[in-house]
Parts: sequence; C-alpha cells; structure tokens
Amino acid sequence: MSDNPFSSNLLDKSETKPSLLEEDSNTLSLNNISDLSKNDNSASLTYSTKTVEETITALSTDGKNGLSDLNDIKSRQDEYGENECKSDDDDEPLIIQFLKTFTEDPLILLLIASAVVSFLMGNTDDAVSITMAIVIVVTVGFVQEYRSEKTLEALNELVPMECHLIRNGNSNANILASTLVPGDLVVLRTGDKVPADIRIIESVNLNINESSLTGETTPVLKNCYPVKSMGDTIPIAERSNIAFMGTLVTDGSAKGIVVGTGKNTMFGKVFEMMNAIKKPKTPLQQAMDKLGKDLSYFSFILIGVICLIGVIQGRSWLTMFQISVSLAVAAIPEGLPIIVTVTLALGVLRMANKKAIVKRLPSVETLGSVNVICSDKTGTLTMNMMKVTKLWTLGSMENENHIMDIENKKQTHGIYNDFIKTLNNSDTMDKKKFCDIYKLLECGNFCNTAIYSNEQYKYIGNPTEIAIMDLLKEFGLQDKRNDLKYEKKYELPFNSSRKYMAISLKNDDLYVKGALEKVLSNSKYYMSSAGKREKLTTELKAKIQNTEKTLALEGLRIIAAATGNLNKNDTLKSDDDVNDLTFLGLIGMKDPPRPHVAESIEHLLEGQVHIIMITGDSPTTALSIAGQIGIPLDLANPENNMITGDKLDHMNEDQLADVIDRVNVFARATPNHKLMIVKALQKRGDVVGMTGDGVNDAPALKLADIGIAMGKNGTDVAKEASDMVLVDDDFSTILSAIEEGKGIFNNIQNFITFQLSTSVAALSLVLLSTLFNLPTPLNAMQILWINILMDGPPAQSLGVEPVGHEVMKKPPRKRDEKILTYKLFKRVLQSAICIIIGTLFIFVKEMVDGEITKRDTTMTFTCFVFFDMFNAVACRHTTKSIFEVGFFNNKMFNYAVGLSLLGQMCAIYLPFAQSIFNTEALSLYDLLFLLMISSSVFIADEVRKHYSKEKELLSQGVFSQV
Ligand SMILES: Nc1ncnc2c1ncn2[C@@H]1O[C@H](COP(=O)(O)OP(=O)(O)OP(=O)(O)O)[C@@H](O)[C@H]1O
Ligand SMILES: [Ca+2]
Repeated sequence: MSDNPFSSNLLDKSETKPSLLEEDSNTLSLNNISDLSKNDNSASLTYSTKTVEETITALSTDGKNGLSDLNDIKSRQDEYGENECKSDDDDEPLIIQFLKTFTEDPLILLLIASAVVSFLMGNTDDAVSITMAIVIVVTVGFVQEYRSEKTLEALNELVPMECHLIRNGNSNANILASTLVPGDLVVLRTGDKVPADIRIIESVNLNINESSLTGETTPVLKNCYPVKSMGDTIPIAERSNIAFMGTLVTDGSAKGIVVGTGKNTMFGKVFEMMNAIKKPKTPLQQAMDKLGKDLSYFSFILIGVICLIGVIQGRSWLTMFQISVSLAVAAIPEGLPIIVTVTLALGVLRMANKKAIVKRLPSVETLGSVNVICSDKTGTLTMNMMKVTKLWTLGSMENENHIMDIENKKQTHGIYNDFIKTLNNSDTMDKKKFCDIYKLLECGNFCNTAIYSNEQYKYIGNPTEIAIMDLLKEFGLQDKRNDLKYEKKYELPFNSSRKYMAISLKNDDLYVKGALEKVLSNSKYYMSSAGKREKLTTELKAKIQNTEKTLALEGLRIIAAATGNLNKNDTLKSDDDVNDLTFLGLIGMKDPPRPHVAESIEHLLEGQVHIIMITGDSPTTALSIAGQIGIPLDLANPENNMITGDKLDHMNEDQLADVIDRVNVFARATPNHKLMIVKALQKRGDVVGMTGDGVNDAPALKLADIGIAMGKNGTDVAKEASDMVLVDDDFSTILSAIEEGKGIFNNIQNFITFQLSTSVAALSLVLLSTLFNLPTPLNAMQILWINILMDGPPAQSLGVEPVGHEVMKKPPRKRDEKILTYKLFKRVLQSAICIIIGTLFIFVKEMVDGEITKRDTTMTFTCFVFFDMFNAVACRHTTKSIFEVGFFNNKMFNYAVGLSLLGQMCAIYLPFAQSIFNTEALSLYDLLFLLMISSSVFIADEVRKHYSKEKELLSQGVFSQV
C-alpha cells in the first residue's frame, strides 16, 4: 500500500483524539523512536555536524540559486527515487494473496472438508458443486476486498504536499514535495510542514514543532550552526540545524538544503515502523466487527440446534453438515465490514470531487452529527476580494455626511471630483488642500506587505493590502516603497491578535494602520486638510467613531490609519513603541459574500445546525455581513446575538456555555478565542465543526470534532490539525460534506437492513422447516448463492445511493446514537417475516404432493432470491418511497440487481448450472407468480414508509440537541 507521507494516516486520529486502540500504537512507535538515533547512519546525522559550506560542497549545490543542471537533477531523482514513503506489504503476487484467502476463513475450510468427505463417500456431484460454490464465494469476497484496498489507497493521494523550492535561482511556492532531491534549496515559512530532512543554512527565529517525531510538543528553536559530535551519535532533539520531514514550522522562516528524502529521512524510518502496526479501525468498523461476532455466535448456536434436530430426525448427517456450514457462511455477514469501509471510502472520494477533502475515515461518521459550525468570515463566508470603496478623513471631510465614495464616482460630485482634480494637475492646485487624504494614502502604501508580481501583472499577498495598492494605482500614484528615500527601518507586523501594524522609515517617521480602536486609543492629534497637526478632542473622537459605524453598517471592513514619530531608542519591538499618533482617516473596503453562502446557510439552518460567524472585524461590520448572508439575528436588538472579543476576555467557559445558544456572531475575535468557543460548545454536548487557517487556529481545529482547514489560504499547520480541508475555502462546501456524511450514514443503515433481513430470513427458514420436520427448503449451493447476493454487489450498491438535499431536513444524529437502532431492527424484522412467510408458503404449496422434487426446491430458491431483490429495492431509502427516489438514479444498483437476476435465470435454465444448484426450468407463469408473491416485501415496506413519514412530519424540533 502506498502512503503519502504528508497526509496523516487515514484511519489514524492519533494525536488528536486518541482512543484506546490508537494510544498503544502511539506509545509503541514512541518507544521505538528513542532507539532510532542509536544505530543511525542517516543523512541528517552526517550533515548536522558539517558547516553550511561543507554541506553545500558535499551536495554540489548552491546556497543561493539551488540546483540548476536539469541532467544533474534527473540523475539525482534516479538515484534517490521519489521523496515519498511507501510501505511494501503488498509485494505478494495477487494469486498467492487469492489462494491465501481460502485458508483464512475456518468456515471455508470446513466447506472444503465437506467437499472432500463427499468425494470420498462417492458423492462426486456434491463434491464438485460445493467446490464450485466455494470458489465463487471466495472470489467475490476477494475482489471486494481488493477493490476496497485500492479505494483506500486512492484516498491517500488526495492531499499532495507542496513546498517552496528554489532551482536555478527561480523561486516557486507550489512545487510537489515528492519531486525533491538531495541538494535542493528549500524555503520554510511559518505554518509550513517540512517537506524533507533539511540542513538549515539561514534562519530567522525558526521554531519547529517536532512532536510527530519526538513526542515533545514545545517547539524547538533551530539555527544553522554545526552541532558538535559527541561519540558516534546525536539524539534527534539535539540536531538543532536540521528541519525534519513532517514536522511543523510554528514561527519564523528559514532556507535550507535537502539532505535526505523519502525513506532516508527520520520520518521514513518511523513510517516503516508504524507500518508494521495495524491501522486502528474506525468506531463504525469496530461496531461492524462486533455485530459480525454477535451474529456469528447467534448463528452458530442456531445452526448447532438445526444440525442436532436434523440428525435426531434421522437425516443424512453429511447433508446436514453441508447445509449447516453453508448456512453459517450465509448467515454471517462477513462482507459487512468491507462494504462499510468501501462505502466510507467512496464517500470520501465523492466529497473530494466536491472540493472537501476528508483526511480521516472516522470523520465521515462525525460529519452527520455536527450540530454547530463556527466559521471565519473573511475568505470563507466572503470572497476575500477586497476593494476600497470609501475613504474618509476628519480634516477634509468633517463628518459622516461627507464620505468619499470611490465606487460610485459618477454620482458623487464634491469631494471625489475635487480630489481627482488635484491629482491630475498638482502644479496649479492649492497645495494646502487634501493633505490628510494624501497622507492617508501614503500610510496605506508604507504599511503594506503586498508585492507586485511581474509574472502575474498584479499585486500578490494580503488582500486587504492589495486593495490599497490597487487604489493607489487607480489614482495614478507611485509605489513609494521602491524609493530609497523612504526605506523601511522597523516593522511591527500585523496579526489577527494585534489587529494593527506599524512601520517606521529611515527618518523615524511612523505609520500605523489597523482596527479603529487600536489606532484611536493611541492617537492624540489629527491631521487637518492643510496638513497641520490638531488636537483630537473627545467630541472629535466621537465623530470618528460615528463615521466608522456608518461605513461598517454597509458591511465594509474598516482600516484606520495614523502617523507619528518613533522615539530615538525604540525599535518597534512592542506595542509600547506606538503612541502619540496623529489620526489620518478611514479606509472602507468591500468584500462581498460568496455566491452560494446564503443558500447553504439556509439549508444548514433547516437541518438544525447552529451557525456561528467568528470574525476579527468590528461588531457593526460583522452584523451587517451576518444579515446579508442570512445568519439569524434579532432585528430589533442584533447585539443580543453577538459577543465581542473584549467581552469574551471577561467570561469563563461556563458563562459562555450558558449563553452561546443564542450567539451567532463573535466580532473582534482573535484566534485564541476559538479554543474557548469550542470548549464551551463541547461542554454543552454539541458536536462542533470549526474552520481555521493560521498557526494559532491549530489548537481549536484539533479540539473541534471536525476541524476544517482552508486549502488555498490555510497553512500546513492548520491542515495538519484539521480533519477536513476545503480545497476552495468556500463555506458552501461544508454543506456538501455534511450532506454526504449524513447520506453515507443512511446508506450504511440501509444495506445493513438488507443484509440482516436476508440473513435472518435464511436462518429462520431452515430452522423452521427443520422444527416442523419438513425437508430442507434450500440446499447448500443455493444458500451459498444467496450469500453472494447478500454480501456482494447488491449490498455494495446500496452504499452508493445518491444523497439528496433532503437529508439536511433531518436533525443531526446524536453523538452517541447507535447505527443499529430500534427502528432499524423493526425494519429488519418486518422484511424477514415477509420473506419467511412467502417462501414457506411457496415451499409448502409445491410440496403438497408429499414428495420433494427439483421443481419444489427451484420454486423455493427462486422465490427467496426474488424476495431478496425486492427487499433490496425497498432498502434503497429509509423513509422515502421508491417512486420519490426514482428507479434509475442509482445505476450501480440497477446493474447489480440486473446481474443477480440474470445469474438466477442461469441457475434455473442452464443445464450445467442446473446440475450444480439442483434446479430445473420454470415456466413463465411460475416466474410471474413468484414475482407477485415476492413483491409483498416491497409493498409492505412502502406502507411502512408512508406511515413513518407522517410521524416524522409531526416531530419537527428546534436548534440544538441539548
Ligand atoms: N493587513 C492589515 N493591516 C492592518 N490592519 C488590518 C489588516 N487586515 C485587517 N486589519 C484590521 O484588523 C481587523 C481584524 O482583522 P483579522 O485579520 O483579525 O480578521 P480576519 O481574520 O481577516 O477576518 P475573519 O476573522 O473575518 O476571517 C480588521 O477589521 C481590520 O481593521
Ligand atoms: Ca455471508
């Protein structure tokens, strides 16, 4: 099985929510890791003691431009192979694997034994038939298992890992990590996952979380200095100049040379060891295993009883033995766990097509029970395509009635046109006008990290900052950052906790931009239109706040700007260096909601999912956007549905848990608040989906029941901590995933119903006829054929039943709700009883002549198979009539049933099959009669659906589960 080393093991949720099973696999690996460095001759050890220059020379590469020679790269690729860890547990040829399956199942061995006994006793016919049946049963099982493995493998390829590579002097951030070779020059930034074992050659405050290798969760500081060799080895944790594959950059940045790839990395070694450990099963798979075991015990007892009674009644013990063993094969749904796995895996692949990548199979099960979704606003609910639409300065525009409207320039005369005129002929105009507007724009220019890409002909970087650069371009203003005169000296970078940024120039001019509260609280002055510094009174501050509110009411993101001077000895290391500012003005930018978000929110609300928007923007902006996308708000008092970050700081989890049911918006929130929100929700018993993209979102993503990372704008750290990745960052994708999750669960219940009812019917049929001292209605071969139908394609195809939007109308499944519900058992019983009565009826009716002929068993056998096919049709949906579901929208199902019926016809009409199954040809009239009888199971279920629907309509609930 090939595994992508970068995607976490699908079935393994180890670091996040360890279960008993997983924990010991973890400790096992951790214990072994301490041995790892003992007899280690890996590249990371060799190069950790070398200097940067020695490393570069030894790998014949370049510390600035990376590898350049294509032939050289090619030959390195040939020598070291792909940068991937592959496990090699399927080296065995298929045929050997196939033959092995014959010996793995004790029941099959028993069957083989009975064939041998038959042969020895001279019943060659029986021996041949049983052997044929065994081969068919085993083949179907093998093919299914093989497919399931292939599907699981496909899942591993879903999250290809990218890295930032420099070759031939060209830097490219989206290179597949699997192409790396030793000698490659790689850039590491905050949030990245390390793509190979890398010797660091340059670093700035590089902090790496190595818990995936060492178990130690505190990040380690790395540098580029050689490590002193002490004896023949250096513990992994002390190789301070090596960034190990699979570890996470939590802060800082670095450049480094790849020294080890694929198997030659520390990760590769751990991977090999982990591989020997069996992957833990998902809760659902465990439940299926348990169900299988319970059923086995139950059927063994029953079969024992049947066998005993039969022998007491004086029937041939060999026949009884064969029937018992076949019955055991049939009654035990040994295909169930496989079908569950395949269904989950196919569901994951379908979700991937819809741009939601589920990283671990168990998450699919959780998706259907999510009842709260906490979502970021910017980029997930909105497009993250910022555009400046409004500008405002206190000096030139006075109050909220005078705002420069950039979007609707045609309509607004006054200030916009006047300002544009000064832009066009700056010589003739009054130099003492609009100085504050120019300064505001200048601040937006200096406080900016967006860079112009000559390849893409546009600015790239932070969308908020790109919007400002685009505005400057629209006004025809130059990017002053390129001017040496204005060279940047210090920078206090923006982050979502700080909510502002500041930079200082060579001449100690200070520029600040960010959230209004932050800027205003440090402002003492404002700039007049003539460029003078004026005192900022409380009254004027109120005016500024009013204007911000007016702008935010439109849903605009507001950036405030200010300027000042940096004190002599300050270096902008802390917030204290920013004070005594001169307020400049406000920039309002529009970020429209994504197109289908409102619709998705409506569907989720219908499904009783509580939607919470978490944003760093101001309360007014947040509420406005929330209103636009249909998040429920109390219109008279929207504040009732919102909590701000400051308030949150003064609450504890319990207090939050008490009120969170009515909270739909968190404004001015920081990433750290997310953790508290998840905890408060989980305290109430909610099943939480939480989105995130940054390094500090990781704890909340891990804790959430479904952590959802952004594929485009998210860091590797966030993706690593999450259970699901949204390829396009679009909120609507979450809806699709939840729909699939719920649907898959329904499908699983449906095919379990199908399998269990078949199994119960077959067992009971033989038991009853034995009890009533009737001849056995089905022979061993017939029972085995029924087993194929039950464990094979028809059941599997029920697992891929398309999911309709109406699944969202059902409330989320309770966290601890069993898959085998009381309702499900009732369905199973109803169908089984139908089948038993119908089949017995045919059997008894055919037998009235007192003698059991081929015709009698053929009728009974066919009747059972027809019953089963109608039963399958009934199992396609839990509550909806087949006439609503439609007969043709599950192609695979129709093929499976068609093939099964064709097989049945062969069994009755082909002479060769007739001798195996002990059958004879039936007339068309017989077939029609059987169809009529067997359709009763389907009709009974339609009646059940009709009544259960009425009940469901009566029981509509509200918001949360608790
Ligand atoms: N690049 C920036 N420079 C300065 N200030 C900014 C910048 N980006 C945002 N801000 C300010 O910080 C506030 C909050 O931004 P933050 O980054 O916390 O939100 P976000 O995470 O982008 O949005 P959301 O939480 O809705 O996804 C904004 O309202 C704005 O005032
Ligand atoms: Ca079976």
